[in-house]
Amino acid sequence: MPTSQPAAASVAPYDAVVLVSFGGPEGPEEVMPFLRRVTGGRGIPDERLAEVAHHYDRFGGKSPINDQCRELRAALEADLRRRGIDVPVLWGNRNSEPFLTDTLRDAYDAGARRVLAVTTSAYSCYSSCRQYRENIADALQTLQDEGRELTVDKVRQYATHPSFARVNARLVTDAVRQIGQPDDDKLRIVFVTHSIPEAMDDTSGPGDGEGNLYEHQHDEIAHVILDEAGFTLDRELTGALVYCSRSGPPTQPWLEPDVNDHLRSLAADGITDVVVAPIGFISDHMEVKFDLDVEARETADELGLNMVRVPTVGVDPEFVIGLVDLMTERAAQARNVPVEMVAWPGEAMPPVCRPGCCPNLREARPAACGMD
Ligand SMILES: CC1=C(CCC(=O)O)c2cc3nc(cc4[nH]c(cc5[nH]c(cc1n2)c(C)c5CCC(=O)O)c(CCC(=O)O)c4C)C(CCC(=O)O)=C3C
Ligand SMILES: [Fe+2]
Repeated sequence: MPTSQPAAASVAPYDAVVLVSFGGPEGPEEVMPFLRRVTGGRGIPDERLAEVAHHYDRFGGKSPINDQCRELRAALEADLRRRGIDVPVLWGNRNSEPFLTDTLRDAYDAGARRVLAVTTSAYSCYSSCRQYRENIADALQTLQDEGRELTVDKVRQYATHPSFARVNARLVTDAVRQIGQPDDDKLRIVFVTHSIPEAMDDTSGPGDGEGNLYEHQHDEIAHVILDEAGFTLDRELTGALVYCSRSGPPTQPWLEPDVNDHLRSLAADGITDVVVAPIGFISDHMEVKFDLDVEARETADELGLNMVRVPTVGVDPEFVIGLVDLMTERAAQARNVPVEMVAWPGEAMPPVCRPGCCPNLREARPAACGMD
């Protein structure tokens, strides 16, 4: 268990916490407006939009993501209360109601002036970090124009907080036990994350010119999961990182291989059993429910591969405790109280993003919670 720090059982100076997420439709009539909002001006072909709309239609036009945010919000609140921290825990989205701007307006009207944000995105790249910081900056600008002045800080990206890899390792361990294939040579672990344009991966990271931090963080987590699950089970586990949910024009290179292509090559190599672990996501939303539970499972069935899909961290208490530890850590930093930033695997991401990190390659826009 990550150590929760009773001495730091406070989120002062913050007077509210906000969970910031992607959003999703909750009924058939919300699907197209949602998709237009998501892709606004980003050159996603119409055929791709129609195809994605169909993914949602299969689930009655409702994405599970908002209910999962409601659950996570409640779980964060429960752990804060357990620690005796009586701060309001709010929730706001980028692409669907409740919109972040409205959430922060309500927070202001209820008296909040300094708010601490945590997003539903663990890794570092434009889509998973800076774009949320732009959303926060947009919301703060709108509210400032209305005469409502508030500030927002953010907990650091948490792919490298130990609770995240540890919970994922436990979930993979359980899935390997469940699949019951004792021959290490017949079994593969398939780690899956959201594909992004190669250019976005190349520029992901703290802006020191290194880049490829998105892929690197996933690689490191996949590696420690194999190591830890293998140690727990006393087995030689093998796996690879692959991608789902590619969009954008076919001419634009995105991270590969696609999960379905990977399953085909595993089957061709004589693999019979696959444990599919969506380490790129924190809840079983549409990219998991459709791309893995429908599409990848169909591929596995066609190939005669036995597949177990690992759950995402969701509201696993150890994960929730980790996020609340990150809140008290960020609050201590805001109070100038020294605090150890535990990290595994790799390094702790900075709580205040560095200039030029994970840049917006289309247009420079204001972003909150950073130096630029
Ligand atoms: C890195 C990353 C995450 C993980 C970090 C995070 O969690 O933020 C993520 C999450 C999600 N992506 C989601 C949905 C979509 N993403 C799209 C499009 C895109 N994603 C991208 C990247 C990511 N996306 C990119 C580079 C694009 C193309 C350009 C653009 O448009 O920015 C599109 C457009 C249509 C299409 O798929 O082509 C949709 C509908 C949902 C909601 C699921 C639900 O409803 O349950 C979630 C959680
Ligand atoms: Fe996406």
